[in-house]
Amino acid sequence: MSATTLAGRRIQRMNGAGNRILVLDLRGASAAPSPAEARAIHRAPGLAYDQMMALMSPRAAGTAAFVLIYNNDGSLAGACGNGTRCVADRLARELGVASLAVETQAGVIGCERLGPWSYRIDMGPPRLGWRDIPLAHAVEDTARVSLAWAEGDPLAALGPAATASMGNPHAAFFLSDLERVDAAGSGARIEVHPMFPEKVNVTFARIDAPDALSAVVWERGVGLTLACGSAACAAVVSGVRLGRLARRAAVRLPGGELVIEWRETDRVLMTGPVEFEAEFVLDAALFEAAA
Ligand SMILES: N[C@@H](CCC[C@H](N)C(=O)O)C(=O)O
Repeated sequence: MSATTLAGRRIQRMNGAGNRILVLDLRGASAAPSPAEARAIHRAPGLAYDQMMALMSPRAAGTAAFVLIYNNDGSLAGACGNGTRCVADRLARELGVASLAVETQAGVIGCERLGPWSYRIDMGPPRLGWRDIPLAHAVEDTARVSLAWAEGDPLAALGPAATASMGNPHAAFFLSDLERVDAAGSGARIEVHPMFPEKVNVTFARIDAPDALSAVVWERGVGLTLACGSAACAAVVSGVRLGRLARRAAVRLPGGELVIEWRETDRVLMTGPVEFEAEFVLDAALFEAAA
Protein backbone atom coordinates (compact mmCIF):
# COMPACT_ATOMS: atom_id res chain seq x y z
CA MET A 1 0.00 0.00 0.00
CA SER A 2 1.39 3.45 -0.68
CA ALA A 3 1.82 6.17 1.91
CA THR A 4 -0.55 8.36 -0.09
CA THR A 5 -3.33 5.75 0.23
CA LEU A 6 -2.88 5.52 4.00
CA ALA A 7 -2.43 9.25 4.54
CA GLY A 8 -5.66 10.98 5.50
CA ARG A 9 -7.34 7.74 6.62
CA ARG A 10 -9.20 7.84 9.92
CA ILE A 11 -7.93 5.55 12.65
CA GLN A 12 -9.60 4.99 16.00
CA ARG A 13 -7.92 4.00 19.21
CA MET A 14 -9.96 1.72 21.42
CA ASN A 15 -9.44 -1.02 23.95
CA GLY A 16 -11.16 -4.31 24.64
CA ALA A 17 -10.73 -5.21 28.33
CA GLY A 18 -7.47 -3.26 28.19
CA ASN A 19 -6.14 -4.91 25.00
CA ARG A 20 -4.87 -1.92 22.94
CA ILE A 21 -6.74 -1.89 19.63
CA LEU A 22 -6.65 0.40 16.58
CA VAL A 23 -9.44 0.30 14.01
CA LEU A 24 -8.28 1.55 10.61
CA ASP A 25 -10.96 2.03 7.98
CA LEU A 26 -9.56 0.97 4.59
CA ARG A 27 -12.82 0.01 2.94
CA GLY A 28 -12.55 0.89 -0.73
CA ALA A 29 -8.73 0.65 -0.76
CA SER A 30 -7.22 -1.88 -3.14
CA ALA A 31 -4.29 -2.99 -0.98
CA ALA A 32 -3.53 -3.68 2.67
CA PRO A 33 -0.79 -2.03 4.77
CA SER A 34 2.64 -3.64 4.55
CA PRO A 35 4.27 -5.01 7.73
CA ALA A 36 6.61 -1.97 7.72
CA GLU A 37 3.61 0.40 7.54
CA ALA A 38 1.89 -1.48 10.38
CA ARG A 39 5.03 -1.05 12.50
CA ALA A 40 5.26 2.65 11.57
CA ILE A 41 1.70 3.23 12.82
CA HIS A 42 2.57 1.50 16.14
CA ARG A 43 5.50 3.92 16.58
CA ALA A 44 3.39 7.06 15.96
CA PRO A 45 2.59 9.23 18.99
CA GLY A 46 -0.65 8.05 20.63
CA LEU A 47 -1.04 5.07 18.31
CA ALA A 48 0.86 2.29 20.13
CA TYR A 49 -1.29 -0.83 19.84
CA ASP A 50 -1.41 -4.55 20.47
CA GLN A 51 -3.58 -5.25 17.39
CA MET A 52 -4.56 -3.05 14.49
CA MET A 53 -7.81 -4.12 12.83
CA ALA A 54 -7.76 -2.99 9.18
CA LEU A 55 -11.27 -2.90 7.76
CA MET A 56 -11.22 -3.83 4.07
CA SER A 57 -14.20 -4.00 1.70
CA PRO A 58 -16.43 -7.02 2.43
CA ARG A 59 -15.69 -10.25 0.53
CA ALA A 60 -18.35 -12.63 1.86
CA ALA A 61 -22.07 -12.07 1.39
CA GLY A 62 -23.79 -10.78 4.51
CA THR A 63 -20.64 -9.40 6.14
CA ALA A 64 -19.96 -5.73 6.84
CA ALA A 65 -16.17 -5.87 6.31
CA PHE A 66 -13.21 -8.15 5.76
CA VAL A 67 -10.82 -7.54 8.64
CA LEU A 68 -7.06 -7.98 8.54
CA ILE A 69 -5.52 -8.26 12.00
CA TYR A 70 -1.99 -6.95 12.54
CA ASN A 71 0.16 -7.56 15.60
CA ASN A 72 2.37 -4.60 16.46
CA ASP A 73 5.46 -6.36 15.03
CA GLY A 74 3.73 -6.22 11.61
CA SER A 75 2.76 -9.93 11.52
CA LEU A 76 -0.82 -10.98 10.71
CA ALA A 77 -3.06 -12.92 13.11
CA GLY A 78 -6.07 -15.05 12.16
CA ALA A 79 -8.19 -14.02 15.15
CA CYS A 80 -8.52 -11.29 17.74
CA GLY A 81 -11.50 -11.45 20.04
CA ASN A 82 -11.04 -8.11 21.77
CA GLY A 83 -10.34 -6.34 18.49
CA THR A 84 -13.37 -7.92 16.85
CA ARG A 85 -15.62 -6.52 19.57
CA CYS A 86 -14.11 -3.08 18.89
CA VAL A 87 -14.77 -3.47 15.15
CA ALA A 88 -18.32 -4.60 15.94
CA ASP A 89 -18.81 -1.42 17.96
CA ARG A 90 -17.62 0.85 15.15
CA LEU A 91 -19.77 -0.90 12.53
CA ALA A 92 -22.86 -1.22 14.76
CA ARG A 93 -22.77 2.54 15.38
CA GLU A 94 -22.14 3.36 11.72
CA LEU A 95 -24.85 1.05 10.39
CA GLY A 96 -27.34 1.59 13.23
CA VAL A 97 -27.70 -2.15 13.85
CA ALA A 98 -27.39 -4.37 16.94
CA SER A 99 -26.07 -7.44 15.14
CA LEU A 100 -23.73 -7.88 12.22
CA ALA A 101 -21.06 -10.22 10.85
CA VAL A 102 -17.46 -9.58 9.86
CA GLU A 103 -14.99 -11.84 8.09
CA THR A 104 -11.42 -12.47 9.30
CA GLN A 105 -8.79 -14.84 7.94
CA ALA A 106 -10.24 -17.42 10.38
CA GLY A 107 -13.82 -17.16 9.11
CA VAL A 108 -17.05 -15.23 9.59
CA ILE A 109 -17.77 -13.93 13.10
CA GLY A 110 -21.25 -12.98 14.23
CA CYS A 111 -21.34 -10.00 16.61
CA GLU A 112 -24.15 -8.80 18.87
CA ARG A 113 -24.42 -5.54 20.77
CA LEU A 114 -25.67 -6.24 24.32
CA GLY A 115 -25.35 -2.75 25.76
CA PRO A 116 -23.76 0.61 24.92
CA TRP A 117 -20.22 -0.77 25.39
CA SER A 118 -20.77 -4.51 25.65
CA TYR A 119 -20.62 -7.08 22.84
CA ARG A 120 -20.95 -10.82 22.42
CA ILE A 121 -19.16 -12.42 19.51
CA ASP A 122 -19.19 -15.95 18.14
CA MET A 123 -15.59 -17.11 17.83
CA GLY A 124 -16.68 -20.38 16.19
CA PRO A 125 -15.54 -23.88 17.14
CA PRO A 126 -12.08 -24.43 18.63
CA ARG A 127 -9.68 -26.41 16.44
CA LEU A 128 -8.08 -29.14 18.48
CA GLY A 129 -6.25 -31.37 16.00
CA TRP A 130 -2.46 -31.09 16.04
CA ARG A 131 -2.30 -30.04 12.39
CA ASP A 132 -4.92 -27.32 12.93
CA ILE A 133 -3.28 -25.71 15.97
CA PRO A 134 -0.62 -26.25 14.48
CA LEU A 135 1.91 -28.39 16.35
CA ALA A 136 5.16 -29.60 14.84
CA HIS A 137 4.13 -33.27 15.00
CA ALA A 138 1.35 -35.59 16.14
CA VAL A 139 0.85 -35.90 19.90
CA GLU A 140 -1.36 -38.27 21.91
CA ASP A 141 -3.47 -35.49 23.43
CA THR A 142 -3.34 -31.82 22.35
CA ALA A 143 -4.67 -30.84 25.81
CA ARG A 144 -1.51 -32.28 27.42
CA VAL A 145 1.52 -31.51 25.29
CA SER A 146 4.96 -32.06 26.76
CA LEU A 147 7.42 -29.40 25.62
CA ALA A 148 10.34 -31.59 26.73
CA TRP A 149 12.44 -28.88 28.36
CA ALA A 150 15.99 -29.86 29.22
CA GLU A 151 16.50 -31.24 32.70
CA GLY A 152 16.87 -28.42 35.19
CA ASP A 153 15.16 -25.87 32.95
CA PRO A 154 12.80 -23.86 35.19
CA LEU A 155 10.11 -23.98 32.48
CA ALA A 156 9.73 -27.74 33.08
CA ALA A 157 7.91 -26.81 36.31
CA LEU A 158 5.04 -25.37 34.22
CA GLY A 159 3.98 -28.89 33.24
CA PRO A 160 2.31 -29.80 29.94
CA ALA A 161 0.76 -27.22 27.62
CA ALA A 162 -2.97 -27.35 26.85
CA THR A 163 -3.07 -26.35 23.19
CA ALA A 164 -5.91 -25.18 20.93
CA SER A 165 -6.56 -22.91 17.99
CA MET A 166 -9.28 -20.25 17.99
CA GLY A 167 -8.19 -19.26 14.48
CA ASN A 168 -4.77 -18.56 16.03
CA PRO A 169 -2.55 -20.85 18.10
CA HIS A 170 -2.67 -20.96 21.89
CA ALA A 171 -0.86 -22.82 24.67
CA ALA A 172 -2.21 -22.58 28.23
CA PHE A 173 -0.50 -23.60 31.43
CA PHE A 174 -2.66 -24.12 34.52
CA LEU A 175 -0.85 -23.13 37.69
CA SER A 176 -1.76 -22.77 41.33
CA ASP A 177 0.49 -19.77 41.94
CA LEU A 178 -0.04 -17.23 39.16
CA GLU A 179 1.69 -14.40 41.04
CA ARG A 180 5.04 -16.16 40.97
CA VAL A 181 5.14 -16.88 37.26
CA ASP A 182 7.63 -14.94 35.10
CA ALA A 183 5.06 -14.39 32.34
CA ALA A 184 7.34 -12.22 30.18
CA GLY A 185 10.47 -14.35 30.45
CA SER A 186 8.66 -17.68 30.08
CA GLY A 187 6.19 -16.41 27.48
CA ALA A 188 8.96 -15.14 25.20
CA ARG A 189 10.66 -18.55 25.25
CA ILE A 190 7.49 -20.61 24.80
CA GLU A 191 6.27 -18.40 21.91
CA VAL A 192 9.16 -19.65 19.76
CA HIS A 193 9.35 -23.26 21.04
CA PRO A 194 9.91 -25.64 18.08
CA MET A 195 6.65 -27.47 18.93
CA PHE A 196 4.85 -24.42 17.46
CA PRO A 197 5.79 -23.93 13.79
CA GLU A 198 3.70 -20.72 13.58
CA LYS A 199 4.75 -19.60 17.08
CA VAL A 200 2.11 -19.46 19.82
CA ASN A 201 0.20 -17.19 22.19
CA VAL A 202 0.94 -18.22 25.78
CA THR A 203 -1.51 -18.11 28.69
CA PHE A 204 -0.71 -18.65 32.36
CA ALA A 205 -3.96 -19.42 34.17
CA ARG A 206 -5.19 -20.22 37.63
CA ILE A 207 -8.57 -21.85 38.16
CA ASP A 208 -10.29 -19.95 40.96
CA ALA A 209 -13.62 -21.83 40.81
CA PRO A 210 -15.29 -24.19 38.32
CA ASP A 211 -16.68 -21.10 36.57
CA ALA A 212 -13.83 -18.60 37.05
CA LEU A 213 -10.18 -18.33 36.19
CA SER A 214 -7.50 -15.66 36.31
CA ALA A 215 -5.04 -15.39 33.46
CA VAL A 216 -2.03 -13.48 32.18
CA VAL A 217 -1.20 -13.64 28.47
CA TRP A 218 1.98 -13.30 26.45
CA GLU A 219 0.80 -12.62 22.90
CA ARG A 220 2.63 -13.82 19.82
CA GLY A 221 3.97 -10.84 17.89
CA VAL A 222 3.24 -8.43 20.75
CA GLY A 223 4.41 -9.50 24.23
CA LEU A 224 2.57 -9.14 27.55
CA THR A 225 -0.93 -7.70 27.14
CA LEU A 226 -3.65 -6.59 29.54
CA ALA A 227 -6.08 -9.01 27.88
CA CYS A 228 -6.38 -11.45 24.99
CA GLY A 229 -9.84 -12.63 23.98
CA SER A 230 -8.90 -15.63 21.89
CA ALA A 231 -6.55 -16.76 24.70
CA ALA A 232 -9.45 -16.53 27.16
CA CYS A 233 -11.53 -18.72 24.81
CA ALA A 234 -8.71 -21.25 24.39
CA ALA A 235 -8.07 -21.36 28.16
CA VAL A 236 -11.73 -22.11 28.92
CA VAL A 237 -11.87 -24.77 26.20
CA SER A 238 -8.70 -26.33 27.64
CA GLY A 239 -10.01 -26.17 31.20
CA VAL A 240 -13.16 -27.99 30.07
CA ARG A 241 -11.13 -30.61 28.19
CA LEU A 242 -9.06 -31.21 31.30
CA GLY A 243 -12.22 -31.67 33.37
CA ARG A 244 -11.51 -28.63 35.54
CA LEU A 245 -13.92 -25.97 34.29
CA ALA A 246 -17.60 -25.62 33.47
CA ARG A 247 -18.48 -24.71 29.88
CA ARG A 248 -19.25 -21.13 30.93
CA ALA A 249 -16.61 -19.26 32.89
CA ALA A 250 -15.48 -15.75 33.71
CA VAL A 251 -11.88 -15.00 32.79
CA ARG A 252 -10.21 -12.30 34.87
CA LEU A 253 -7.36 -10.63 33.01
CA PRO A 254 -5.20 -7.72 34.20
CA GLY A 255 -7.27 -5.29 32.05
CA GLY A 256 -10.78 -6.59 32.65
CA GLU A 257 -13.12 -9.55 32.61
CA LEU A 258 -14.49 -11.65 29.75
CA VAL A 259 -17.20 -14.27 29.93
CA ILE A 260 -16.58 -17.30 27.75
CA GLU A 261 -19.09 -19.96 26.91
CA TRP A 262 -18.22 -23.14 24.97
CA ARG A 263 -21.67 -24.20 23.86
CA GLU A 264 -22.77 -27.79 23.21
CA THR A 265 -22.99 -26.72 19.55
CA ASP A 266 -19.14 -26.52 19.79
CA ARG A 267 -19.17 -22.76 19.20
CA VAL A 268 -17.30 -20.50 21.60
CA LEU A 269 -19.00 -17.23 22.55
CA MET A 270 -17.19 -14.33 24.16
CA THR A 271 -18.85 -11.43 25.98
CA GLY A 272 -16.88 -8.39 27.00
CA PRO A 273 -16.48 -4.64 27.07
CA VAL A 274 -15.06 -2.14 24.59
CA GLU A 275 -13.96 1.46 25.12
CA PHE A 276 -13.50 4.23 22.60
CA GLU A 277 -10.46 6.42 23.37
CA ALA A 278 -9.63 8.78 20.49
CA GLU A 279 -9.67 9.29 16.75
CA PHE A 280 -6.65 10.28 14.63
CA VAL A 281 -5.99 10.96 10.95
CA LEU A 282 -2.91 9.26 9.50
CA ASP A 283 -0.19 11.64 8.37
CA ALA A 284 1.90 10.78 5.28
CA ALA A 285 5.07 11.67 7.16
CA LEU A 286 4.58 8.58 9.35
CA PHE A 287 5.38 6.32 6.43
CA GLU A 288 8.42 8.05 4.95
CA ALA A 289 10.83 5.56 6.52
CA ALA A 290 8.50 2.60 5.82
CA ALA A 291 8.26 3.22 2.06
N1 LIG B 1 -5.53 -9.91 21.41
C1 LIG B 1 -6.16 -10.83 20.55
C2 LIG B 1 -5.33 -11.91 19.92
C3 LIG B 1 -4.15 -11.36 19.19
C4 LIG B 1 -3.53 -12.21 18.13
C5 LIG B 1 -2.27 -12.86 18.56
N2 LIG B 1 -1.24 -11.99 19.04
C6 LIG B 1 -1.76 -13.78 17.45
O1 LIG B 1 -0.72 -13.50 16.81
O2 LIG B 1 -2.40 -14.80 17.23
C7 LIG B 1 -7.47 -11.34 21.08
O3 LIG B 1 -8.14 -10.57 21.80
O4 LIG B 1 -7.89 -12.44 20.72
